[in-house]
This record gives sequence, structure tokens and C-alpha cells, in this order.
Amino acid sequence: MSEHRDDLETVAPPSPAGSRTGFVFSVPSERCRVSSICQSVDSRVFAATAAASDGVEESKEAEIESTEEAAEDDFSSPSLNNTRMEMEDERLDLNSVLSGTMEEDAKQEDGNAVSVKNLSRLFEENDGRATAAANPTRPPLAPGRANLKTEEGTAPTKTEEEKLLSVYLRIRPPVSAEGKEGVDGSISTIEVLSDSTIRTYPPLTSNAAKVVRTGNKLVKMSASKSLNEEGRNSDEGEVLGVKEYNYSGVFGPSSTQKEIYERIGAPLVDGLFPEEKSGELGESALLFTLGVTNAGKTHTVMGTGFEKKKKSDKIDYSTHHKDWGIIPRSLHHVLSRVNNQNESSGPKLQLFMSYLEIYNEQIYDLLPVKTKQSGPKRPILGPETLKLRESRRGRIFVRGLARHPVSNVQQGLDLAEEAKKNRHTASNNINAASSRSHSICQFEIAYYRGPGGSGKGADSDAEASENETDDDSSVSSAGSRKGRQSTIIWIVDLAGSERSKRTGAISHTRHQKEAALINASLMNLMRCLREMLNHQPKKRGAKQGAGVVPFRESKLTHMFMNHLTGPSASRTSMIVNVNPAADDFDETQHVLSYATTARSVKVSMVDYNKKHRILAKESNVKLSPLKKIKELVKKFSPQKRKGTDLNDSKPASKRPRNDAAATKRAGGPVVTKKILPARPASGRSQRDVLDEVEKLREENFTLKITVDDLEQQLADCESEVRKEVVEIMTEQLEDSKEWYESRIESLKQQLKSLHTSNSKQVKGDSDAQSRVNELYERINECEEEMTRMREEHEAEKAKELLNLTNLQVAELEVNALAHEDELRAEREEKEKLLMENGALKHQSEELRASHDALLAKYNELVARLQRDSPDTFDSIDPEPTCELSSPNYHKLPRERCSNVASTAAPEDIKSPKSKGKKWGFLRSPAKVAAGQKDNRSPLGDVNRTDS
Ligand SMILES: Nc1ncnc2c1ncn2[C@@H]1O[C@H](COP(=O)(O)OP(=O)(O)OP(=O)(O)O)[C@@H](O)[C@H]1O
Repeated sequence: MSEHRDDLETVAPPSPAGSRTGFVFSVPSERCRVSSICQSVDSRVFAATAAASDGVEESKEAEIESTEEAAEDDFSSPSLNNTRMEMEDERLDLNSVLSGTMEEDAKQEDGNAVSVKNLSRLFEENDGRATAAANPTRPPLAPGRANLKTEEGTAPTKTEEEKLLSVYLRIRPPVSAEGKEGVDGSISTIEVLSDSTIRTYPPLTSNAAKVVRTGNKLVKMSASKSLNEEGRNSDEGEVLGVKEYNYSGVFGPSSTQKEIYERIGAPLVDGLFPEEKSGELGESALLFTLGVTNAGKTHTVMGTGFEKKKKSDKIDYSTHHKDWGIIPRSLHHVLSRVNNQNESSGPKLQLFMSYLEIYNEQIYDLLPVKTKQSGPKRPILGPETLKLRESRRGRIFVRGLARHPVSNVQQGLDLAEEAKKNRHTASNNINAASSRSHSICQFEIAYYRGPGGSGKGADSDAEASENETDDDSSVSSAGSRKGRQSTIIWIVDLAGSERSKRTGAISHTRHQKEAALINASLMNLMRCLREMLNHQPKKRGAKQGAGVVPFRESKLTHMFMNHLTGPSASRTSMIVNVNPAADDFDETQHVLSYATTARSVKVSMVDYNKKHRILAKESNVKLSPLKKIKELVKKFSPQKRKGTDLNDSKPASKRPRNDAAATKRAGGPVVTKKILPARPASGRSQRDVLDEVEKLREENFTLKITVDDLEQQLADCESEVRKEVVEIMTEQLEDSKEWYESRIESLKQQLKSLHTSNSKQVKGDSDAQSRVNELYERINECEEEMTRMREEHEAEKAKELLNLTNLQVAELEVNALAHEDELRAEREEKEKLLMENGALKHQSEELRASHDALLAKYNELVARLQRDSPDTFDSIDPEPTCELSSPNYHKLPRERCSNVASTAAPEDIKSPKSKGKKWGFLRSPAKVAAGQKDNRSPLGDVNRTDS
């Protein structure tokens, strides 16, 4: 197993996007060994049976072959599973059928030997390996490779050649993109043998140059035993992987843009125009490039030398620039033809140009119609995606694709430049401006016939094809488009197939997705071509049956459908671009083998899927290829021919030899009747032939055992490789996981910092601006809300205040009433007191008067006494007790007091101040009784009076 470790260095483990590229490379050597052994067995059986059939007339052989071909025409069965295991099972099964039949056949006479030959051919066909005859002047080709024209006599005839898809190869000057150590980028791995044939030499670094054959042994090749510097054979033996390929045309590294255009582009452009003599309309065409990234596809299709660095730059559009690619040259060519035609009296022509790209399985217009303001439609929401439509008549078109009328080269090239700018491109490890999409340039030549046909319809056509209907007739019957017909050429620059590991796409999610979708759509194109190949009537060496061609599984193949199957398929050309540098070798070889497949496709069939549908309907039961083969074996077996069963144990010698009637009775195919006349073998005796067949059978048996052993080894090897791939994948997934996690973390950080800086950097950023506008709106809303709330609050407050005031007023009124009552009561009390006071005053005056009278009387008495008896006078107490009571000193009744008060003079009521006393308050008796604290009367000094 360690021997195969080096293979694994170049195995690309499936990318996270699911690409499985590279896995098949890991076990090629074992496969080659198995297949070479099978081939050796097959060829010996073939040789023996051919020898046995020496006596058969050539005409009979031809008849049988034609019968075989007729049978093969019916051979298409519904979709087949072509997995390796199935094929191997079928092959082994067929081997046993073959051995049994050979045994039987060997006992038959010459006619029977022919059947053995047929069977061996079927065997060969089932295995799918055409043995290429070695060219003595060239190193032998790698085994297991079906090569189109290397076998003598199998090169297509001229008529066949015309029916095949045109595939051209362009080899760019070698560049080592990655600058790998030890890899000299200038050494080419491709040798141009003729203008249609190349040979490839696998470099040491590639998967294909790992094993050499020395004698009968396969030896792991060390570096010293590898290819010498020029990439030729080493002395140690034949280098596996040296292969030859054949195409419609090969252009070496020194080829020019002009050569490419004149050989490939110009005939397609010329075919678009109506025939001058017959007036027959031209035919649409498709030209596309295929290749790995950096192989020179864009260089071939678009080229350079028409871009303006500044607006003021002057470019001479009257002649071709040497670096112009197919598009600028086609434009020049088409316009000169259109102008010539319009000067003549024939139908008037108008050129329309459109440009689209298929990016991530979405179609975008690269030259969208500008709106009245400026910029493309719906600029904010991103470019609009377009839809692919199929008309009722099967025409495929892109709805809504803008068509721009072009009347001079400058106008067209300006549009091409604009489209180039709009196209998705990105820089990767290999190509600084790698295309990330399939771009399609469409030149439509519209014919205007009849009176209105002077190009007037052009203006109305200059819009997006929004009004495109699903009926082709509308093109010539609707309004201004009446009398209009058109032919179209699509010039397609496909995105390069790539390994994410090499381009570095693995480190970027978007690029990974792009790469996965690009590879998927290219794979689908190849699947379509392979399936188309399966549909074709074959002479030999083809896989049985054919499934549905999956045109509609990707946008690209859906668009190409009519150009690969319909009548215009004959006007489809494919340019395969390759970089012959050593580090591109493995991918280049992939592309070359795809191109070989494409080259084998016949384009004359009308509708592959229609044929499939009919076949699927006819055969309700799915027949496996093995069953089909067995049926054919039965059909051509001698027993069947004689109307007997394969299992019939009756000895051959006892069977009737040429019983055509019996065959007819048994319902056997009439064709066998032609085969039956047997002739004796000329040259060798029958016994010798039988011996040889017997010997070969034995050898076959031994080899079968060897094959089984090798298959076991192959299975072990595969499982080991699988294990390693799984390990590598797991590692990669772990790495990716880590990377994604760290990326998520850093993105989170970025998001955070963006949030914080966002408020400062709002201006200038349209998103931020809209956010600010939004915030402003919200602020305005808040302010309005606040105003509304404030008003409400004011109203509420006023209402509250009003309620409060009413309450207070009511309380005050109540208080006032209470005070009035109190006041009234106090006033009454006061009057009463005044009256009492007046009465008391009057009483006190009366008392004073009586006191004065008494005092006078007393004084008189004292004087008299002094005078009369001074002695006695001295013994008398100076404070004599008045014994005399005043006659008026009685308490007056209340009525009397009031009478007295009313008579009292007001001036008698003096201020207490005048007597050195303070004012007191008149108190309501009720309040005094209640012990009220606040002894101030609300009426103030009004009630002040003398106490
Ligand atoms: N035949 C050639 N002669 C000179 N230069 C070439 C040739 N082919 C390609 N180049 C140059 O190689 C570079 C890559 O070529 P280009 O972009 O055409 O590759 P590509 O196949 O389109 O790649 P991708 O698929 O990544 O877009 C360009 O700079 C181009 O000018």
C-alpha cells in the first residue's frame, strides 16, 4: 500500500462543498492492470475465433455485422447504472456465457465460429475498451484509453467527421501559476503532433506518472527513473499515462488570436447571414470555451486591446487589434456584413447585442436597460435575476434580457467593456482576474423583410425582451416585429473548473460556493455529452443503453440544449483551453478526456430525450444490459438459429445442420437463414482450432483467477484510499470548523465595533442614513406623543383645579355661614353684655353717689365729733366701719340694667389703654365653652370692646 502513497499527495480530498474531483485518480494503476489483462484475454480469444472463422465468406461477415448493428440500434435501454461493480459483474457473467458458448461453438463448423467472433466483440463492447493498434513510430498509448482516431482505419470518414461536434484545442504558453519548487513552469507537458493531434506526457508531480512497466512487471517509479527533462520516456520502460488525443483542430502556444478567429469564429459568423444566391436564412450558432482556471478562455473569447483607460483615449476601430479576442472580431465582422447587406436591395439587417452571465445558477443581465434617472433597474435591491424560458416550439430564451441595437464597432465594444466590468470576477491564487460566472455574449441579427423592413423595427426591439412570448411566430407576426426573423450567435466564456485547494477558494465561503456551482454546472455539461454519446448508434465499444440527457439540470446546459441536439447543433463549436504547465497536468488531462467525449458526440440526432421517452414507453420492463446481451447471444447462437434452446442437451452432431424450416417454425429470426450455409474451414483443421480454443479457455480460466486476485487488491486499495480520504476530509473539516469558528468570533467582534462606531459614522453610509431617518421619524413621533400627553395633562389639571375650587368655595361658604351664625350670636351676646354693662355702670354711679353722700356725712360727723369731743375722737379707730348701707345697693333686675344701659352715654366706654389695660376679645360663649384654641374671631377688631 505504501507504494501508492505518492498518488495520494495529489489526491484532492473532497472539498467541503462536496467535490469529489481527484478520487478516481487514486487507483488508476490497478484499474489499468485489470483492464490490460482483460484486454489480453479478449484479444487472444478474438484472434483464435478470427482464425476459426477463416473459412467464412467476407460477405457473410458483413451481413452478420449489419445484423449486429441493427440489433445494437435497438439496444438502447432505459437509464443504466454504470457503476464499476455492475460492469464487472456483467463482464464475469458474460465471460461464463462466452465460455459456454465457445465450447458449443467450437464443435460447430465454420458458421458457428462466426458467432464466437460476434460474442467476443460483444464482450469487448461491454467492457468499453477499444484496443488501439500501436503505432510503431510512437510510444504505445496508455491502456484503457479509448482514442478516437489513433486506431488505423477507425478514423471517421469525411461525412462522419462533419456530423461530429467540433472541438478545438488551444494550448497557451505554459505558466506555472503556483511556482512549485522543482516544477519548471516553462516545460510543456503537451506535444503537438499535427494540426489535429497532441500527445501528453505526465510530469513526475502528476498522478499519472507514478507507475512504470518493466517487462511484465509494474514497478513504482522513483524520481531518478522518471521522465527525463524533456518529458520523454525513461530507459526503465514505458511510462504509463502517455496519451494521444485527437480534435478538430489544435492550436499551439504560438497561435494568434487572428488564427483562432479565422478558423473557428469566422465560419460561424458567416453562417448567420442569409445565402446571397438562394436567399435562404442563416443558422444560429454556439461557440464556447472550456478549460481549467487560468487556461486562457477569457483571453480567447474577449482578449484585450479595446479597453479605454480614460474616456479621452482614442482606439482605432477600423482595424483589428492583434489581441482582440473572438467577441470584438465577431462584432467587426458582423457589422461589416450588416452594412454591406443594408447597402444592397435585399432584406435589411440590424444587429442587437445582449450580454448575460450565469452566476451561482442565477441569470443576470450584464447590460441591463438603464432607467430614465440613472443606473440599472432596481439598483437598491441588487441586480434582477432573469428567467430561462422555453417556447412552445422549443426555442430557449431569456425573458427580460435587454437587447441593444449596435450600429458601429465602438458602440459594441463599449457595451462589451461595460459587460466585462459588470461580470463577477475575483482574484485567486492562480488567476488575478478569474471569471466566477459563465458569461454569454449574444449577437442577434434581425432581418426585416417587406415594406416596413428597413430597420424601422429596430427601435422598438431595442428594449428588453420583456414581451417575448412563448410562441416563435410572434417574432414575425406581432406589431412592429412583423416580417422580422433573426439568427443568433452565442459566444460563451465558461468559468474555469478548479480545485478549491489550488485556487485558495477553500479559505472563503463565497468562493467555495462559487467554485462548487461552477464545477457542478461543468460536470452536468459533461454528463449531457456522455449521455448523448450513449444514445448514438454505435459500431462497437460503446456502453449499452442511454438515459435521459440531463439538459435541464443546470441553467448552462438548458441554454445549450437546442445547440447540442437540434439542427443548429452542427453549428456548435467548442474551444478547449489548456495550460501545458506541469502543475496543471492532472486537471488538464481531465479536460482533455472530456473534450474527447465531446468530440465523439454526433450532432445529427434531433431530440435525444424524445427518443428516450419513446424507448421507455415501449419497454415496460427495464432490461439490464446483461439481459440484453444474453438475448443477443441467444439470438445469434447456433442453437437459436436452428430453433433450439441454449440448454438443449442434444449432441450437436445429431442436430439438423441447416434446418431453415425448423428455425422458421420456431419463430427464430429470419436473418439466421443467411448465416447458416456452412463452409469447411480452409487451412487449419477443425481439430487444431478446437484445441487452440480449449487451450485458450484454460488460459482464460487462470487469468480470471488472476483478475479476481487483482480485483481483491484493487478493492483493498480502494478501501485504504477511502480511509485516507476520509481522514484527510475529517482533518480538513476540523480545520474548516476551527476557521469558521474563529471567523464567526471575529465577525462578532467586528459587528460589535460597527455598532459602536455606527452612531458616529452614520452620514455618508446609505444604510446608516436610512437608519438615522428612521430614528428621526421615531423621535418626531415621540415628540408628538409628548405634546399630546402634555395637552392631556394640562386639561386634566385644569379639570382637577376646577373641581378643587368648587369644593373649596363650598367649604368656605359653609364656613362663612357658620361664621355668620356665630357672628350673629356674638352680636346678640354683645348687646346683652352692653346692656348689662350699662346697668352696672348706672348702679356703680348710684353707689358712688351714695358713697359720696355717706362720705360727706361721715366727714361731717367726724368734724362734729372733733369739734365736740376731741378726747373721744383720739380713741376712735381711724378706720371706722361704715355701718350705713346704701339704700340703692341692691342688685338690679336684668330689665332694669338694660334700661340703664340704653341710657348710658357711649363716651363712657373708654379704651382700656387709657386705663393702662389691654384689649380683650369678646368671645362667643359657645366657643369659650368648647375651649377653642383659635380665639381669633374672623371678624377681627369689629367686636372689640371694653372688657
Ligand atoms: N494564449 C495566450 N497568450 C498570452 N497570454 C495568455 C494566453 N492565454 C491566457 N493568457 C493570459 O493568462 C492570464 C489568464 O488568462 P484568462 O483570464 O483568459 O484565463 P481563464 O481561463 O479565463 O481563467 P478563469 O477561468 O479563471 O477566468 C491572462 O492574463 C491572459 O492574458
